[in-house]
Amino acid sequence: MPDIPPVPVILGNEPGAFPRSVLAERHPAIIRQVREAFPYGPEQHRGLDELLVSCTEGVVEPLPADAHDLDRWKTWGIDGCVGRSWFDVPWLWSESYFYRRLLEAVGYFGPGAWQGIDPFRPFKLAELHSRETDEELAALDDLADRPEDEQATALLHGSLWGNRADLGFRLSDAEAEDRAAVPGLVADDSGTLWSLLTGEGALCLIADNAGRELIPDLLLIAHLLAHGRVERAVLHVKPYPYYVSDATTADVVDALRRLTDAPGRAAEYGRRLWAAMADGRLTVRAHPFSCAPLPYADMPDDLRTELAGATLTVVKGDLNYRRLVGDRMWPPTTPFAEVTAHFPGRVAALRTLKSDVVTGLDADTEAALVAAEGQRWRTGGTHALIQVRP
Ligand SMILES: O=P(O)(O)OC[C@H]1O[C@](O)(CO)[C@@H](O)[C@@H]1O
Repeated sequence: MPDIPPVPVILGNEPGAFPRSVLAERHPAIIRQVREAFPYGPEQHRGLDELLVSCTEGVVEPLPADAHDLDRWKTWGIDGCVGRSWFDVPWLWSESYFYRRLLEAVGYFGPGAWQGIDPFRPFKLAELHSRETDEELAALDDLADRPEDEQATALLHGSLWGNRADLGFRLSDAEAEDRAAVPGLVADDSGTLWSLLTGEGALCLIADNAGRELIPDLLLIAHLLAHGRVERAVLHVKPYPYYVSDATTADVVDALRRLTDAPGRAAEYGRRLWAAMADGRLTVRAHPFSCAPLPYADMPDDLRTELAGATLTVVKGDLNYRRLVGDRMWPPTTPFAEVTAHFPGRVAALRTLKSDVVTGLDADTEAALVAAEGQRWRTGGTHALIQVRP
């Protein structure tokens, strides 16, 4: 990125800033919620106690010497972080490591009876089976009679706004979804996005949250396949539970079952997706780098080659956006095309704004947002963007 002046990476130590509140308040709240959601034994409670002290008052501890992923975390910079306060290392790194340690504390990586038990599953299932999901699925019945381009736009917006309130966000800000606000797109390159989906090749969708975000992501994929806007789709999910509600393969299965069991048109979408998985038009990938504490600029060669071959990669959500453009306090008018120049191939971001990082706004839009809301528009989840680098 030769033309862009360097901007420092966001740390978690600035008093009063949003990242600090995530480390100091949201992470302890997540530990509490997980502890209450399962009948864990003394070992898991001890692990959670230790993590709580470490992540709020202590320093980043090393992984156990026999950790299955020790080498990977060495590549991901653990040696430079051990012994430092969680607040003083890059925020992206400390958040990611928090989830790695939380899973360790509850025995997710085993061996033992709690191996593979997703500590966030009760929250994900509650959302998947909520009245709101019923309502969203019922709306598909009305959509069926609309022209194809209207259906496509509605499903794109469903996928975009499905990112509005992930479970981690709601655990610490319960009213977030209902708060009166001015929902609005602060950047909209959807025309360019549609122009790139001409029917050839594969769409990669790097998923974000399960439940009420993954369902509309899947509906969008079903629509694009059924209407010949892409030949194939690859859905990238997380290899293990992450950021509370991030989608794993198990969540894809739950979402597909939710669709096929639903009344009306929703079941039809579910059956089509099921068939697309069976014949290979829809594949699910769980690459280790999806849970890396690093920006996409540092992606490994195998993933780079894979994404380079896609017609378009759609990157969903706030965290993926931070990883795409770099977790830095960019001036909001920094060109999106420049900060994503490292990405192997065409890329689109669909994201609601839930952290300070933003690029690609025009100066008038930024000025209007600041005049109306100060800096709240950056983190409130009430604004969204569709940005494309063709
Ligand atoms: O589910 P999303 O859209 O990736 O959002 C997760 C978000 O959680 C936070 O990390 C805070 O925990 C946000 O800043 C962030 O990026």
